[in-house]
Formats: sequence, structure tokens, C-alpha cells
Amino acid sequence: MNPIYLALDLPRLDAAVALAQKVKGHVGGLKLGLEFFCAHGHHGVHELAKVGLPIFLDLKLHDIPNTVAGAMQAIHVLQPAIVTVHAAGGRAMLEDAKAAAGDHCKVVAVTVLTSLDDADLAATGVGGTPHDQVLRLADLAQEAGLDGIVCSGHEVGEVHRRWKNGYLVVPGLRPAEAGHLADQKRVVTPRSARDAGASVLVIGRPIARAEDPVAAARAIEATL
Ligand SMILES: O=c1ccn([C@@H]2O[C@H](COP(=O)(O)O)[C@@H](O)[C@H]2O)c(=O)[nH]1
Repeated sequence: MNPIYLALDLPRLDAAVALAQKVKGHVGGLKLGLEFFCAHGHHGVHELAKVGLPIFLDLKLHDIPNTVAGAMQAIHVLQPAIVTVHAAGGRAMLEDAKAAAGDHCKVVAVTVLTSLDDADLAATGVGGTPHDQVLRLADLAQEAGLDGIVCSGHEVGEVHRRWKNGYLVVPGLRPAEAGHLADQKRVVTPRSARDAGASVLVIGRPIARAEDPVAAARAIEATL
């Protein structure tokens, strides 16, 4: 199965549908995040579902347990294959999110965003490195019964050794020629993340902003 999920962070629904239709032969799923969901809601998800690929709802839910469980129930109707919550929401929130998700949806916990480095993490009051914090939150997610986590390619190898059947989602991926998309700080190539044990490779702008998105997706696929 193709591990690439295309991140559709586009403001226009017609553009997102057109891009998904173009590259659907070269990716394994579609990732719809906050930008997409806030702009297009359930209607937008239904439109993208028509493309026929699994839908990953990257909503990064983070609230008290009752609220997150309610949100999970509210998205059942969209039949997502994967949903994200923030591991920092704590064990009860993670357990309640998983219980509310139903049997056919993987719930994965975001550990430390790939846009953060050591200094950013320290500024939020978290001691230790992103690596330490990812391992701590991965253990918490596993104990809470989640399916897996989101982390960067810098940590995925170590998480894979500790959690063999964990479903490991890795964004912050850059083929060498897309290195200029610099808001991501903990970055590796798609191939390196896959070799280290990633189950899902999340890739957005290196495909969506390429001059030829089909060629870009095909080129990335060929490296795996
Ligand atoms: O730690 C995280 C968690 C989620 N993301 C999301 O992945 C994509 C990456 O897009 P690119 O354009 O390939 O950088 C985007 O939708 C993020 O919201 C992440 O980057 N890091």
C-alpha cells in the first residue's frame, strides 16, 4: 500500500478536489487538516471522500475528555480512516477519544509538532529535548490504548523500536529539492522516514506547490 497521505492545505475546495483527482494514482490517502475543515466542514470532507481514497482528519483535538469524546462522535458520520488528538491532553482524554472513535478509525496522538525545535519546546516550559518528549508522549499514548502517534522522522526509529505495532505517522518530510519550505524544523526525506519505520508519510507542499504535482508525487513514490 502507498504510505503517502497528501496534505490538502488549500483554501479553495474546487482546487483541493482537482489536485486530489490529479494525483490519486500516486498517493495512498488524503489528509484534511484544520485549514480545510474550518473552511469547508463536513461538506468539504464528503466532497473529497468521492475521490475514493481513505480520509485522514488531522483535527488535532485537545480539550477536556468529555468535549473531545463529543467531537469524535460528531465526526463518525464522515467515516475517517485516521483522526489526530494531542497527546498533551492527557491520559483520560486519550482513552475517551479512543473509546468514542468506533472500531474502524485509527486514533493517533500528536507528540511534538515537527515545526518545533529544542528552543521552541523550552519556551513552552517543557524540559528536555523534543526527542525525550516524543518518547514520553508515545509511551502515554500506548498506555492509553491509542493506535499510534505523530512524530518527526528524527524520532520515528526509536519509537518504532519501543512500539513495534504502533501506527506511526510522520509529517515534516522534504525531498532534497523542496528544502526551502522552512517552517518545518525537524525534517527528513520521505525515504529516510519510511526506512526508520513510518507507517504513514504526510506530504503537503512538496506536491501541492510543485509546478507539476503529478510528477512530484510520482518522483517521491519512486524513492520509497
Ligand atoms: O507535527 C506535525 C503534525 C501535523 N503536521 C501537518 O502535516 C502537514 C505537513 O505539510 P507540509 O506542507 O508537507 O509541510 C500539514 O498539514 C501540517 O498541518 C505537521 O506538519 N507536523
